[in-house]
Amino acid sequence: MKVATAEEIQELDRRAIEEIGIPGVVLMENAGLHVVRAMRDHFPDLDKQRVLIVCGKGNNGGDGLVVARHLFNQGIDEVRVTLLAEKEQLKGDAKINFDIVTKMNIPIIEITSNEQIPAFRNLSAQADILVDAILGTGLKDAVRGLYKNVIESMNKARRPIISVDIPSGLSADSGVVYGSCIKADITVTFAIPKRGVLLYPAAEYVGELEIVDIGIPQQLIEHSDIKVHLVQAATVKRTFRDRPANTHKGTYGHVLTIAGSPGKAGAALMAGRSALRAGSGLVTLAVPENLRIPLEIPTLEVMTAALPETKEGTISLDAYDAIMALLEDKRVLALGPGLSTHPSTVELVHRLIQSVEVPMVIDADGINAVAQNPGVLLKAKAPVVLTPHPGEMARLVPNIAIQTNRIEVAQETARRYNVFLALKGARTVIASPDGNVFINPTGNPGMATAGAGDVLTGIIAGLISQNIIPVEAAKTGVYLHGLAGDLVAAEKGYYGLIAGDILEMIPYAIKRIQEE
Ligand SMILES: NC(=O)C1=CN([C@@H]2O[C@H](COP(=O)(O)OP(=O)(O)OC[C@H]3O[C@@H](n4cnc5c(N)ncnc54)[C@H](O)[C@@H]3O)[C@@H](O)[C@H]2O)[C@@H](O)CC1
Ligand SMILES: [K+]
Repeated sequence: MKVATAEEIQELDRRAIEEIGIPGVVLMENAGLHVVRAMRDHFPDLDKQRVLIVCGKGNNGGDGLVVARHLFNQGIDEVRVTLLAEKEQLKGDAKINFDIVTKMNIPIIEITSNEQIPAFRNLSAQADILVDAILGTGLKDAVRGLYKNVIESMNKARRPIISVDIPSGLSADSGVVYGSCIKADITVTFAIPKRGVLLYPAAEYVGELEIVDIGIPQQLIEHSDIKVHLVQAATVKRTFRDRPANTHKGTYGHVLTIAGSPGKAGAALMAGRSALRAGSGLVTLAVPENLRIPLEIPTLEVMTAALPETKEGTISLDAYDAIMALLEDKRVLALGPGLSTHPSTVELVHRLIQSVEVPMVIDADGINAVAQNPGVLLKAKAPVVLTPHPGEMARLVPNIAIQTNRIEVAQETARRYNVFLALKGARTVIASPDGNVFINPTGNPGMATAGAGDVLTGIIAGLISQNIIPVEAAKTGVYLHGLAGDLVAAEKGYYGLIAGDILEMIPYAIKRIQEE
């Protein structure tokens, strides 16, 4: 599913109206009706509730007037409608709906000055449900003055708030919240989600998100040049087809994982095991010589190989030939967990990137090595998937604010270095060199725990070993990893969740996806 900016959704609305000929009032009617339907779903005793609908002067307010009209029509007479403007300021479809509402003798209370705020607070206090139809995708700036006071009064009223399209005050374009913003319990967003309702910290204001079809033709959406998408269960499911009976471990590929240094054997182990849990047929874990024997016992199903090491016990540049030989029958290389940034190890990473001919998943110290000379990525012979967390991303592209520009930064970096990239964090974004970006909906704050990244590296490598193309492996891997974390959290909560739990939950998460 595509994810829009304000400008992109406005363009879709415009084309639906002008090119396809669907009148704007029809779209507005559908929008309002869906909000009413969502209210009925969430509040079974809606008929007995007192509803306050707060309308702004744009089309978002117009949607609110449609809601008012239908609630009245359905016999709910405890409905109050406020308009944060003088009626003369309304135009277009909002004006049409204002006129209809007026002719239906539904009273509208104009709130146009701060002196009316106490009266507005009373109205909020007397209501059971608040409908926020103040501002939608037309928001231009941080809200101030009357709008700010109204928004804050609504938040303080401690009543359930249902936001029309987006919580008022939230920018459709990014996860940044500039000023006051409605803290919604439910948001009914139209046609496709806007970036702001998915990205944090703004997403915190959205509550439960419903995406509803208001009649914008699918072909317009599909053929638009919107490059940002939401990863959905249905697409992920296609990765996990039923396995034919007549297959063997070789069918599902062999992963080579190069990882570990003294003190970081666990990272290597988890990256190796999670590739198997994601369905890879075989995994060989290549570690510095000193870790080989200690890892032999806990690795169980994972095979190990010892590599020449530096004086400090990290994998040394001398390991290059051995690694190239090990790669002969492998489908993918996972490189980086717990490697260290020893200069010799860093040099090895650079050399491998330039010579390996199977796809590479590079994480953690692998990324830190790349960050010392990102241009090396342009010399890669095979596809590269990078999985940085924001700190690693900042090393890769210094002097850019990462967290406030997650989509743009991931998109630009993937293009510039011709790599696939999963920028981790709440709502991981996956970017492909062709400019497409995917936002992942799964995962939870319990996953901010040591080793969770190593598990993701293993999952993505495990998927690539099954001949899944890198972009799909990155999308599916991130989704699966987050879902496994969500399943653990459902049982154990966020606090004590550890990476090993995520790893062991992978099979159940795959099963859940298949059964979806
Ligand atoms: N035909 C369409 O374009 C459709 C639009 N729809 C609704 O219309 C919304 C977009 O409508 P509009 O483009 O009219 O925009 P909005 O209704 O979001 O608001 C625009 C109005 O608010 C004012 N404004 C902007 N920023 C402000 C701020 N910080 N403080 C105070 N006032 C501010 C603007 O000057 C303008 O008058 C969507 O979110 C959706 O709810 C739906 O009805 C579906 C069809
Ligand atoms: K709104």
